[in-house]
Amino acid sequence: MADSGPSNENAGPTPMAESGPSHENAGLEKGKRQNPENEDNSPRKKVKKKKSASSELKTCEEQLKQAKQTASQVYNKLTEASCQNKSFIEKVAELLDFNPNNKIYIGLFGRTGTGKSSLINALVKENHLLPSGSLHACTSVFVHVQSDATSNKYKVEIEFLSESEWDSDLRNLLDILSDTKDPKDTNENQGDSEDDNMERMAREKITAIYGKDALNKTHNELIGTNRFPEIAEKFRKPQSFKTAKELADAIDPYIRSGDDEGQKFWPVVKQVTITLPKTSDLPQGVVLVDIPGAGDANKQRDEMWKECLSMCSSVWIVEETNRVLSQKIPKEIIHNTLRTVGGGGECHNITFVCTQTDTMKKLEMKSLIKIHKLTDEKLGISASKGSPEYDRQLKRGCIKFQNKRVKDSISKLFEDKAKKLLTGDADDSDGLFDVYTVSSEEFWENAEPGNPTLDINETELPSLEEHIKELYISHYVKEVKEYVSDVSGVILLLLFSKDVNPPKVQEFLDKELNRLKKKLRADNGICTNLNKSLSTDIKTFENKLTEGMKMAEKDGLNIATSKVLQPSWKKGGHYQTLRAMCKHDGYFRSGKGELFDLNYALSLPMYKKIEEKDTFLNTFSVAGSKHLRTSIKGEFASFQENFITDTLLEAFKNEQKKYLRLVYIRTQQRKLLKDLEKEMLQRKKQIYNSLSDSIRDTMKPTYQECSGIRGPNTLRSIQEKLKTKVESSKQHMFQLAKDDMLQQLRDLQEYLVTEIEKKMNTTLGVALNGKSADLTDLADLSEELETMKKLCVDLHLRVF
Ligand SMILES: Nc1nc2c(ncn2[C@@H]2O[C@H](COP(=O)(O)OP(=O)(O)OP(=O)(O)O)[C@@H](O)[C@H]2O)c(=O)[nH]1
Repeated sequence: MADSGPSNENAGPTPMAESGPSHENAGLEKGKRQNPENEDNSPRKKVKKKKSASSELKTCEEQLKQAKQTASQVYNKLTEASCQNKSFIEKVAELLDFNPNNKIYIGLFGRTGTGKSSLINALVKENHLLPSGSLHACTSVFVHVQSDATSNKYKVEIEFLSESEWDSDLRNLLDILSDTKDPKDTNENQGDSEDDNMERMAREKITAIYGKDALNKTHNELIGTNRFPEIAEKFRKPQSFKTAKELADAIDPYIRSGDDEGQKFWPVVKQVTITLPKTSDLPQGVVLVDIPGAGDANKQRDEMWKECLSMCSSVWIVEETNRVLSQKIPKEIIHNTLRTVGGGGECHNITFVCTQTDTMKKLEMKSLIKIHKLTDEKLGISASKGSPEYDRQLKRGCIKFQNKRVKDSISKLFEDKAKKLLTGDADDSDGLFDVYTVSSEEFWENAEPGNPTLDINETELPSLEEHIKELYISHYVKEVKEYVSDVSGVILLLLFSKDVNPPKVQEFLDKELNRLKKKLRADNGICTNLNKSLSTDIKTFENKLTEGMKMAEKDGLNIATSKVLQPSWKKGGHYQTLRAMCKHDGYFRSGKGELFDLNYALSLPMYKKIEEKDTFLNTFSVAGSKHLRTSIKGEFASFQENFITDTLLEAFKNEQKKYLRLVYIRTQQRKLLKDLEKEMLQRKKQIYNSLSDSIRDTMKPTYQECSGIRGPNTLRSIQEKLKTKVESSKQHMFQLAKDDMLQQLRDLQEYLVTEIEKKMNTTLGVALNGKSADLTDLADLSEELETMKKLCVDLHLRVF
């Protein structure tokens, strides 16, 4: 690695695993992983677990190796048998290529300049990888940073906007600029700072691609220069570099805006993906996503912002420490981010990262000491007054004291809300919310000779690295569990397909088949009950939506006016912003990162109603324990518990022919429920968004009309048109939104019940029909079965 960061060896006496947030923030370091299957989350256990994070990964890698080896042994035995059965061979062959390679995305959200790029550089220990720094420059495209354990090179791939996307973006930019030149503009149309921002951005984007002279050219003239295809062609293929610095220099114009000299291409870039070589500490599979802090009036990037939030397993909200304490954090932005995450579905963790902890001024220290009556002893100072060492220890003590306050303050403001969004239960959510107070600057100071103010652990970068590892391990373990369960299933299938059953066993199987089929569909059967329970949920949704709909008819427009159309905090007009919002179908992210979402604002009373008493969250909760019974996942768990019960298995433990078949049913049931859970999470996003999407569809023609309004009184004309449309459509618009959501819920209900019935009937048929396959001379597989049994027990998989 060209520019490796400080190692943990200078870390002093505290080992890394125990480092970072000390007892002060122990509450925030609670068990990081949620695993409803048999995990002890007691504090003592957590400390133990934390110490062995890396060794846990090693154990799990070893378990995967054993499972793969077992699959390979089975494959060999199967291909050596003289009577070969193609479908079995294919099933086993599929298992041989398995690699836990689903990516996990960690999204870094935050205003521009909070230190996201610097944080990523410190985390991957490459000081020059992502550009950070200059006053007017900022990261302007989505940057993905990942690693490849098989490569020695630094690689980069750039995804450009399509020609038509750039074409429509360019038209928008020229529209924005022509407004500023329009002599008919009245005072009312004088933009506020947000509108000024948009004009600046439009100018910047056009000159970046076409040069300074371009500002006076028409759309046709600009498109005629063919600049866009030429730029995209340059980076059409992925490129490799020997060092991070070389890569950083090559991609700088593609990711960073700014008014410094030189050609820039970022306006036509959608996403840059950087792949680090195997020397990187970033676990393969983890993708850190640097998300532009500012909106730039580009529809695709607005869409990507939303998509990215819902794709991330962990969302990091990045904010400067000073702003957190001075209450300058834009709560609206954070609430909007959390809302998008909550409806999103994939996110299992929200992490608040407070940056630049080192930037404490002397005056700040003085007032901190005075207000909180801090003594040298309290600040941990041992050096004698007046010495440089005293000053260092004083600053260090103050930073540590401040970090604790920041953590308390963030937890108070957001912890409960964040946890509720993810689980629907703030008391049952270990590992869902974390706060870190970091200093990237001091992290690099530790790499230099000298005496940094904070030691490496106090920069909290090592803890954050550990946090990434924990997220990764939790994800990895889940994939290995699925694999182990699949291998077990195939071995069981081979074993019981080998023999012809004696009549008595067959009699038992026939009975079991009937009994279990009934258990699925009888009056009190599992599918019937799931159907009933979902119908009750949908009825609750219907009642809530009806109430919400009435409230939206009454108040929706007022809310939308105060939040979007005419916010009281907007001093001047904001016609550019509103027009951009209309061009983006009612949704727009401003240059300051604020969201203008008219569709959501109009449907807010309906959202409030379905969120009342956490109705939506509880229904779709995937958390463990307490809420299991009230969620769809709870229904799944009860199905798993009550279908092939532990007692039944225990009773047939010594009757292999029966036992193996019953266990097989369990493995297939588990697989099915995992698949259904994934599908449910996907649909959760669509269902949650269905209200505002439906409003968007009704409003669309008016948005299109408004996006063309120009000249005097633009602001008022747009506002009036939108208000008139809402007034005239409200009778049916909210009803439609309600119907859309209910329809999607009913579709989900039908899908789940039908899939369970269909797939379980197939499984029961395979397991209990008693037919033997052509596998008579297949070698003994009892050793393989024992290995899988042990692995299932070690991984807390309740299969055998
Ligand atoms: N003192 C100090 N400065 C920092 C630290 N982290 C970042 N900075 C500075 O803060 C400024 C912004 O940092 P970036 O990493 O570019 O911030 P960003 O969030 O990526 O900003 P955008 O690229 O605009 O999205 C730069 O001048 C950094 O040098 C830190 O830990 N301490």
